[in-house]
Amino acid sequence: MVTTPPSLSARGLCFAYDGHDVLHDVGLELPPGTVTAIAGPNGSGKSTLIEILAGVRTPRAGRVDADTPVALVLQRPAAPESLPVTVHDVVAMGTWGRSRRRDARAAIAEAIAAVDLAGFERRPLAGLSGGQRQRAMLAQGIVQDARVLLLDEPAANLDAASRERTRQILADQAAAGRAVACVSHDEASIAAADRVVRLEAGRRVGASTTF
Ligand SMILES: Nc1ncnc2c1ncn2[C@@H]1O[C@H](COP(=O)(O)OP(=O)(O)OP(=O)(O)O)[C@@H](O)[C@H]1O
Repeated sequence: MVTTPPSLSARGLCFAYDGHDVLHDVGLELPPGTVTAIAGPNGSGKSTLIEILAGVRTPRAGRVDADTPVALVLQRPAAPESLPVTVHDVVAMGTWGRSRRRDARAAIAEAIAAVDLAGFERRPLAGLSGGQRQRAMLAQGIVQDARVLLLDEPAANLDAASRERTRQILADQAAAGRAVACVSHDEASIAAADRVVRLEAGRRVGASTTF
């Protein structure tokens, strides 16, 4: 049997804020074509773990290996609220650095369509619903040339239909061959995932604590 190598693997991750340990020897693998839910109680270290996997934070010990660039879906655009940043603007940011503008244009349109925001391109983010805003940020991740997609799902403010739509979009991204990992707070999202990484007090718990 041929086993596909993971798109990203992490081993022995430890992290501390101000000398206070919050992650202890955490390992995981994100295989291509799968959605992994990162689950656990408040404060168990889910966001910190995602940020380490994305390269935003450096672990005190351990390592992350990825065979591809990694896209981190932010919850808000990194721009002042006072600027009228549009759906097109935030998605286009995900193509910065690409040399071929025509490819970038097509990719932007495709990513916007993938999150059901075709027709909303010129809308400022401030004029969208919470669910639409989250999907615009998701499109910024989708448009990136990255085979790993990481998300820190907002805890509360989305209704069940919006969360369900996000789950479908993530499943579509996995079906297209990406490795997706999403911090998930609700049982429906956790149940729908292909794999679950569960944290408690900064440690992996459950059947397998490595993969
Ligand atoms: N910037 C920070 N400075 C100091 N401590 C922090 C910081 N961010 C998080 N922590 C602490 O690290 C621990 C893990 O936090 P983290 O946000 O990773 O957990 P989480 O599982 O994502 O929580 P939640 O579900 O509430 O979002 C918590 O004890 C938290 O208080």
